Amino acid sequence: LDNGLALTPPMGWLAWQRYRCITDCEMYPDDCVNEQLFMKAADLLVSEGYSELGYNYVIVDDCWLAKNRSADGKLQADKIRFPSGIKALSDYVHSKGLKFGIYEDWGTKTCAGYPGVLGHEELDAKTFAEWEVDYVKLDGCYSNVRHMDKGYPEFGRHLNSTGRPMVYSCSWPAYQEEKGMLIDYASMAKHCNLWRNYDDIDDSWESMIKIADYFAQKQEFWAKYAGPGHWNDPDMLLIGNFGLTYDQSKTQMAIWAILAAPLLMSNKLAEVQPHFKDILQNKKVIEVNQDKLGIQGTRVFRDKGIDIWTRPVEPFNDGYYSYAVAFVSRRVDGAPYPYNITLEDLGLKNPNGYSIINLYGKEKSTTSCIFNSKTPIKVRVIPSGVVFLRMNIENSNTPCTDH
Ligand SMILES: OC[C@@H]1[C@H](O)[C@H](O)[C@@H](O)CN1C(=S)Nc1ccc(F)cc1
Repeated sequence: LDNGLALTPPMGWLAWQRYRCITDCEMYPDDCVNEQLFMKAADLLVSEGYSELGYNYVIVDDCWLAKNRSADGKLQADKIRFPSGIKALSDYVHSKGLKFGIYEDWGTKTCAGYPGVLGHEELDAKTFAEWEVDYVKLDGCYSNVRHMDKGYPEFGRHLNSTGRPMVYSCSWPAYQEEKGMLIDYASMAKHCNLWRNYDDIDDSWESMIKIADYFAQKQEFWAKYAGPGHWNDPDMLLIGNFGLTYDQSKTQMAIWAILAAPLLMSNKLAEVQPHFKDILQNKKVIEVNQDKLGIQGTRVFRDKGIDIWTRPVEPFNDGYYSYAVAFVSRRVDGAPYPYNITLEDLGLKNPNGYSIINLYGKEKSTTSCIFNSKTPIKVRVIPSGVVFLRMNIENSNTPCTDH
C-alpha cells in the first residue's frame, strides 16, 4: 500500500500468540488482556533496549473489546479491563515514543466473538483515527471470503479518508488460501502494507517450520509482491516463549530475516531469558531483515537435510552483489552436520571475492579476508539450527585461509 508507511517490515510486539484471549484478570492478573499488559509492554520495549533497535509498534489483538458497541454505535473497549479507554492507552504508548496498533475483523464478529466492523466500516475507521491509532490489523472471521476482495480495499479507503496515516495489516489472503481460492496478490500489495498469507503460528518448532516450508513452496508466486510498503506476513516471532529451543529460535529469526517478514514479537518481555533476548536484539540479523532493498529471499537448495536460503542485500548494484545466506538443518541425527559448498555452487559468481560474516558469530568473526567463488565454505549446522552468513562483495585481495 503506497501510504508512505512500512518501508521496511514493521517491528514491534503483538499480544496474541502469548496472551491469546485470556480475559479473566481475577484469576490471571499478570497474564490477561488488559491495559496494564500493553502499558508494561511499552515500558519494557524501551527499558530493555528493543525500541532503539526498531521494535516500535505495540499492537493489541483480539478480545480488547466490550461485548457490545456503545449507544452511538461506536466500538468500545471492555470497561473492566481497559478502564482508561483506548485513547488513553494510545496516548501512553505514544508518550514512550512508540506507535500503537489495534485489531478488528472484517466480519460480523472477531474470531473470538466480539463486535466486527461489518456495517460500521466508516465509523470504525474514524474511531481509530480519533484514538490516534497507527496500525490496524484486520482479521477475517465471520465473513464471506468471496467478498473480501472488495471489503478489504474498501476498509482501507475508509482508513485513508480519515487523513491519519495507519499501517494496514490484512488477513484476507490467509482466509482465501484456506479455501484454496486463486488470490490476487497484486491487489494485496496495492491495498495493504502487510498481509497474512497462511495459518496462525503456534508455540512450536513444527508450526514455525511448517509456515517456513509453505513460504518456500509458494515463493515463486509470493516473493515478488514483497517490497517497501507491502510485505508477506508469516506471523509472529515465538522467541522467548516455551516452544522453541535456543537454536530453533535462531532459525526462526534467520528465516524471518531472509523472508523480509514483519518482526512482531509475542512473548512476556519481562521473562525473556538473556540468550533469547540476544537473538531478538541481534543487530546484524535485524539489519538483514530491514535491508532497504526490501527483496524477499528464497530457499534455493535442499541437500542432505540442509536447507539453504538466500536474500540479496545492499550493496547490490553494478556488479556488487551481496547476500545473506542461511544454512538450516532439518536433520535430527544429533551431531552438528558438516556441510561444504562453494559460493559458485550457490550462484554467487563474483570473481573478485567476498567477505563473509557469521551473523550469529562473535564480533571478532567479521573477516577482512575474502573468499573467491571457488573457495569452499565449510559450515557445521546443529540439528534444527542455523548457520547465518552475510557475504559482501569485496575487491580487497587478502584471500582467506581455510575457514
Ligand atoms: O482471534 C484472533 C486470532 C489472532 O488474531 C490470529 O492472528 C488471527 O489469525 C485469527 N485468530 C484466531 S484465533 N483465528 C482462528 C483460529 C482458529 C480457528 F479455528 C478459528 C479462528
